[in-house]
Amino acid sequence: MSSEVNATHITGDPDFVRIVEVGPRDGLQNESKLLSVEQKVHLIKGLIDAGVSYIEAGSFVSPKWAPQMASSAEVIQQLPERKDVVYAALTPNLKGMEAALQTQVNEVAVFTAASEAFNQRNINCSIQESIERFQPVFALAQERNIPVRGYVSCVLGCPYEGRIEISQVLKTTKLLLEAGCYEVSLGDTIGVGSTHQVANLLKALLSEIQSDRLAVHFHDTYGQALANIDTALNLGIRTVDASVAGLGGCPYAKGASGNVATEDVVYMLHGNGLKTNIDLNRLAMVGNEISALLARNNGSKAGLALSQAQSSQ
Ligand SMILES: CC(C)(COP(=O)([O-])OP(=O)([O-])OC[C@H]1O[C@@H](n2cnc3c(N)ncnc32)[C@H](O)[C@@H]1OP(=O)([O-])[O-])[C@@H](O)C(=O)NCCC(=O)NCCSC(=O)C[C@@](C)(O)CC(=O)[O-]
Repeated sequence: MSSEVNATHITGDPDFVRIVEVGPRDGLQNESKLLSVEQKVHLIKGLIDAGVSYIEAGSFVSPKWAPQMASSAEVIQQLPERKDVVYAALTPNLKGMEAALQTQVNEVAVFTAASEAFNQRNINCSIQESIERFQPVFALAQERNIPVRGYVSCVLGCPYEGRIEISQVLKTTKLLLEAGCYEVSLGDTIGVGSTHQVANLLKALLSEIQSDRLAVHFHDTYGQALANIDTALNLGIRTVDASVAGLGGCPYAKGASGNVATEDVVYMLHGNGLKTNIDLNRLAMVGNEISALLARNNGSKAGLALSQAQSSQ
């Protein structure tokens, strides 16, 4: 199986950071208020207008397991056709992949965990079984020339097993890359990691895996996400997952709060001289709007500060 790196995210510019916007998927999947197809499409169009070019737009999982994602096919079909934007979706098995291929998704993602207990609760199978389930997904993806991204959850701790060995993260990440993922996103699903742990994990992984094949996916449960991202950037990682307004959490990880807010990440990156092609003011407006729609607090400090600054002008 081919494991070529997806050329779409290689810019060759070490100052460019690729943002994978997971708000419409990871963000919304945990919201109890169901949004309509139109509302989701509006959210995604707003993100595109703000310059976001990689959007995880939905998830082809069982609607019993993630009801908010049940409308993913309709949502993705109603998105504007854009050659400059990647629409991605989660596909946990062949059924999900077949459904995704009926839409205009141009990337898919498979997901497993470094924790057996979490994997059982999240996708109802062991880590090894999950890799086997992904085989037909990889086969179809290769046939259709669709890049496959991979996720490993619980890389810095598990809500059921506690501490997770680095060797387990390395093993699972390598399994995904060898199976056909062009990149693996390392998920601190419950946001428990801190900078030294992130550095230790990444140094171990980077001794065997190239930095352009890894991404980071931090939840901000303990307020560590930005510091952890900075640590990852300093070690050469250039793909960061984030969610507008800090939406999110995982329904199968009790207590997991939202993902790190995209606005906060972009503020930090631009402040540090790194580039994203994202218009922060426009992104902050999207964050405010979706927070109001969901009647939740905006989880982005940068988003709140920008809107306060604008309203006091
Ligand atoms: C994987 C399964 C389906 C296995 O679930 P299962 O029960 O083992 O599967 P099954 O094959 O026995 O099928 C059971 C039922 O689901 C249906 N089914 C089966 N597959 C599909 C599909 N693709 N799409 C739609 N329906 C499907 C299937 O047709 C059947 O329907 P029934 O006969 O009962 O009516 C289930 O466990 C599931 O959907 N889990 C998804 C849970 C989820 O969405 N979790 C959140 C995403 S992961 C995450 O957030 C973490 C991440 C990625 O962000 C990174 C991080 O933060 O760490």
